Amino acid sequence: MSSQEYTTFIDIPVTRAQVEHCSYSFWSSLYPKYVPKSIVLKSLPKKFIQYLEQDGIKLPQEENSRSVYTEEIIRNEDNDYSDWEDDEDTATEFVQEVEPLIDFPELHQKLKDALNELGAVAPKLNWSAPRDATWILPNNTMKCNEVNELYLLLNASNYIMHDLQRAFKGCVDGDDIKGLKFDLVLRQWCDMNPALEFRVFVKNAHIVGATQRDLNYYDYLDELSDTFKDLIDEIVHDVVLPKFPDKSFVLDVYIPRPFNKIFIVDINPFARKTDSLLFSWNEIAAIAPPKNDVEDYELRLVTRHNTGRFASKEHSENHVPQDLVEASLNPEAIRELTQKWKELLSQQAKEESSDSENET
Ligand SMILES: Nc1ncnc2c1ncn2[C@@H]1O[C@H](COP(=O)(O)OP(=O)(O)OP(=O)(O)O)[C@@H](O)[C@H]1O
Ligand SMILES: [Mg+2]
Repeated sequence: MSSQEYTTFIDIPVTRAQVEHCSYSFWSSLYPKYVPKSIVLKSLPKKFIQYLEQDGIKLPQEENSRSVYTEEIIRNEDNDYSDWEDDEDTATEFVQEVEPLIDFPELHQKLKDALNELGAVAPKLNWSAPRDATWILPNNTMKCNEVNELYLLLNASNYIMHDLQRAFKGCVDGDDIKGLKFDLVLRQWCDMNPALEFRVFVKNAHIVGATQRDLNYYDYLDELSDTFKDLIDEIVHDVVLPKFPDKSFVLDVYIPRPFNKIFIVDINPFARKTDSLLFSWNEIAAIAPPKNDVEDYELRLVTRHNTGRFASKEHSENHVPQDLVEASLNPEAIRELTQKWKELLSQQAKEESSDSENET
């Protein structure tokens, strides 16, 4: 193989300070007019962090507030698993569970007050939103209408665990998180059209590329490209760069109809751990600065021809086959599924043995 067939891996160093500048409470305070109304609960208590980290959670049973998540279940044939509970082989390990009403009652009340003030919210910690855990809520989005939904969503998310345990992973000046304070951000819910969200790569104070954030094909985006680029140029050069402490970052924006305003959704580190979506990081790192300061860059969109590449659903690692979900709710279906599984295995074994006979 000739050396030309290799692509050099370009190092993109990132510092702790750069990551810290991308925490919501830091950057949003610089651009309050460009973000949705939000409440940031700072320096979360240790017990709350433990509550988010524990396997499974106990939702608070409050006397005077009703929630579908804590209503008493009336036993009937369909939900009576009493014979499962009696299973002698089940080892029950005693773990001291954290409980909101006992361990962090003040924060619990603050969360309820915030939800009363804002209505439904989209939550996130310092850096990450629980986008991978929407399966746990009935609406299959991050929309939290009540405090129990917040608890369930945050506890089920691996992205939230990343913030709690590996926030500075990959930083050139160390990845120690000792003493790090965590914030919970509650952003007032807005129904956003995912087609109109873009990710913009800014390198050394120049836009070097922008991409659709949702990787589906939308036929109306291409002809609006220049309108989007004008708004992106304006926000990067007139709003973000004059105040942001770093010259390289990845900006997420939202441009709702009628396309005369642009909002900031997030600012992310200019680092490989930020998803480069329709670009590759090597490509972004290799883009040369503009000549004579005349900036031109590509706003990359999904075209009809490349949709297949992105056809797999985001976070699909969290999804399980429908058959399995149904089976877990119904013993008869479990029997059927096991039977089918056995049939498949024996068929596969037969095929393999006839293949090996043919080979010999
Ligand atoms: N106020 C809001 N109301 C409803 N949805 C929102 C709101 N803010 C953000 N979202 C949705 O949540 C998504 C994720 O939010 P955000 O970009 O803050 O998460 P993130 O964890 O930083 O993502 P990434 O890991 O890609 O950087 C956005 O793409 C947007 O679709
Ligand atoms: Mg982000």
